[in-house]
Amino acid sequence: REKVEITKEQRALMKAIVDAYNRHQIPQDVAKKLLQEQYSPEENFLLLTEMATSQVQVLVEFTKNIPGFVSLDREDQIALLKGSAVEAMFLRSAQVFSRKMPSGHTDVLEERIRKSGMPEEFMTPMFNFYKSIGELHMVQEEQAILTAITILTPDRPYVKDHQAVERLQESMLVVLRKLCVLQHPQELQYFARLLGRLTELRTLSHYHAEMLTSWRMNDHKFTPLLCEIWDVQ
Ligand SMILES: CC(C)NC(=O)n1c(-c2ccccc2)cc2c1CN(S(=O)(=O)c1cccs1)CC2
Repeated sequence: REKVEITKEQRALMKAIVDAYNRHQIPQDVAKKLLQEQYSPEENFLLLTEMATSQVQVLVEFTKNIPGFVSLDREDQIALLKGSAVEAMFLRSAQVFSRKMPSGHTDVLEERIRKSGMPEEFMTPMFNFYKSIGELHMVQEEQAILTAITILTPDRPYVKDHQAVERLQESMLVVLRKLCVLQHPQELQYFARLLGRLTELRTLSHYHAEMLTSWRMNDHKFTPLLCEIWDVQ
């Protein structure tokens, strides 16, 4: 098989992204709240709203530290953030959900999410996605770079300079592919499986758009930041 070597520049790119990813974590206290005493569906919903809002703030900070991002056209930066926010939220959720937690915590977490007023038909695809991400046992470098690749998707609505975004995404795809070969030498198609999850993410974000309309029906309130990034209300 080919001898895979990560160049100095690629290592620097990877380090910048992983450092940014680790620096911007969701406050643990918020995640812990979901595991504490019994909650009502309304309170579960509020907690998810709080977690999702905090994750959007974290996402913006992480994105600003992706090498090359702030040199993109200002409006394209906004278009990329808005276009990837839901996918990044689902990816982050899957990573949080599949994190090693004390026994029983994952079940409590699942219980709380299931009892948060979300329409039943979206639960299955969402939890299937969490489990399919968990089965990959991604190392944090892979998680960070996969999140950056999701954000730097050239074909989001309203992106003008496709080429510039494609160039940035391309350099991350090359690093991710090498990382996968080095981290999972036994699994030939590991890189392909990772990218396959990005396709699943797009499907989930369509579900999410529908979820939003049904939530609004039963008068669920979101924060101004979520409304802005999701283009609702
Ligand atoms: C880690 C954060 C980003 N995850 C999160 O907020 N979750 C989680 C989740 C998954 C695993 C562990 C911990 C939490 C499940 C769901 C959400 C948010 N969404 S939402 O943004 O549509 C929403 C917001 C308000 C009402 S509904 C609904 C589904």
